[in-house]
Amino acid sequence: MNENSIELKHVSKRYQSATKLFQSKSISPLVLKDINLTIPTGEFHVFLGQSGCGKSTLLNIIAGFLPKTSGQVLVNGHEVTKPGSDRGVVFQDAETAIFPWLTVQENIGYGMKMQHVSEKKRQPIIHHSLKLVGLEEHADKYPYELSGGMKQRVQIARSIANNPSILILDEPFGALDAQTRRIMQNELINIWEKTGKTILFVTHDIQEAAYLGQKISIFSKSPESRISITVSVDQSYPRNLYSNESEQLVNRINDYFEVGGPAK
Ligand SMILES: Nc1ncnc2c1ncn2[C@@H]1O[C@H](COP(=O)(O)OP(=O)(O)OP(=O)(O)O)[C@@H](O)[C@H]1O
Repeated sequence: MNENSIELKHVSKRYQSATKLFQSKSISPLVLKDINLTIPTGEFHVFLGQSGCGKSTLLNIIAGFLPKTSGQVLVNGHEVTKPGSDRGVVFQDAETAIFPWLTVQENIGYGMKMQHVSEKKRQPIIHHSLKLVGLEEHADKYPYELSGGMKQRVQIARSIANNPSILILDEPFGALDAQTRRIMQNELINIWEKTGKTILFVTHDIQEAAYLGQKISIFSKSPESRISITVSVDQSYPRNLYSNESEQLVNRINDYFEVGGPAK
């Protein structure tokens, strides 16, 4: 297996805006400009940046939902041209991502069912995924009976059930209250430690990035966003955000987050 999970080489993205389609000479600006990054297999990598800088755009390109304008995206050594079962995606809005007419376990097994995996083979995988996210007691409930955090757990379990090597999460805990958010962050760390999957996690919250990331790539402001710096975090889990080490880390991130780098 390729020891680099993801390689981004000179990746740029420009959207064609609807109004500009009719004005032949005007081109909309690049959203992402010349993104270069290598993410080894098994890394917990956080993308951090202000609203609108292009974090979701980059995740969607890696997931295969969006085409890039130029550059190369390799996943496990293969060029990305479309979505694939090697990449599981968890969206911010669980309401629209899970099916309201299916129970928790039916939602989790849905991908496998579509792949014609037999009921007998699906069951132990569903059970394992339910256990990983702590939803064993809620297998037969419908989404309307679940809290926001539980719905996000269903999304995570559904992704894991398809056994991707990469888990892509786009601000998955953004809509949760602070306490549930911390519980979910700890659970995600647990899942990552148990499964060894590569995790790509988008957030605009510096504390969340400092709590989770082994590496944190910080985007510059839009348009033409680049990755200003990738910070390595050499701290074990669970982290204490009130330690001197964490405070220094947050200050360092802040310099890049606010103004693109420390004052000269
Ligand atoms: N389909 C689209 N067509 C045109 N422009 C788009 C499209 N999707 C996103 N954009 C623009 O691309 C830029 C980056 O958007 P993106 O959603 O990737 O940012 P983000 O960093 O994920 O933001 P947020 O944190 O607010 O979700 C924004 O200026 C946005 O308006």
